[in-house]
Amino acid sequence: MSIEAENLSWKIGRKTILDGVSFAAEPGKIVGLLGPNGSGKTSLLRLIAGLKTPHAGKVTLDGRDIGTIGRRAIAQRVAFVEQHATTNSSLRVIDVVKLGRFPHRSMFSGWSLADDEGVSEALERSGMVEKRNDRWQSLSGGERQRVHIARALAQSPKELILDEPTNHLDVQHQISLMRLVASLPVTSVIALHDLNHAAMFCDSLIILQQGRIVASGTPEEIITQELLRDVFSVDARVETSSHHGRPHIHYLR
Ligand SMILES: Nc1ncnc2c1ncn2[C@@H]1O[C@H](COP(=O)(O)OP(=O)(O)OP(=O)(O)O)[C@@H](O)[C@H]1O
Repeated sequence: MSIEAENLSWKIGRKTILDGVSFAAEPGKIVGLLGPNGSGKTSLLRLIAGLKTPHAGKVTLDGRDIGTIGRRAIAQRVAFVEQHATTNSSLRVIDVVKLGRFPHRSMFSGWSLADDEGVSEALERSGMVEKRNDRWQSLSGGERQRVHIARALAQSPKELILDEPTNHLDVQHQISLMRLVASLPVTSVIALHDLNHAAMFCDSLIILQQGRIVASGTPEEIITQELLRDVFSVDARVETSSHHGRPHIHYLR
């Protein structure tokens, strides 16, 4: 398995945020992490990115405990786009994306052709080529989000972890981001609020509620009227889309 979480528990003070969470992300697949506000999605992503240490259980990358892997070695393979990521506001777009190459460079190596290619490809894929020389502070929320995605792509990750990456994006860019992630030869774990997008693009889904996994499986197995009512407190009907063959949710008024 690319990323595996085994019986993770995590607390803040005396409050249990995650409780006995286990899942496995297969190489090259997209795992969607769903759940209501405050259910623990961001906390779980931070644990699997190695930014926090669980109080119980462990995270492994290709079978190796992430706690035994150095920060630089983690950064060479895991890219994490956080929900409220920010950066130095005077940087230009291209400089932010170049930061993604940092884990791959040593003190002695100069900027290489491979670094340039990585940055150009990341700008291209995220649709930010034309804004490459713009200042960070002049960008819209959605453009900033895309620059962070570009920076993550420039990192050439094996695992891509995204916390609500479509949040600030218009619908065109939401779909193109999900298509982009689906086209990458990487393992992705993505927290999402749009359940239809999750059903359309993810290979498997994990549903968190109050820090526990309450359902996991393929979108077809997971997205049911009962789950939408019990976990998300919405009345909805689920059909198989005749367009893409995945479950499609009709929310009721
Ligand atoms: N620094 C903190 N101190 C106390 N409680 C916290 C802290 N950070 C997070 N929590 C709590 O942990 C729980 C899980 O939060 P988390 O951000 O992981 O949820 P989430 O599913 O990502 O939510 P959202 O969908 O709103 O982004 C919430 O109840 C939150 O209040």
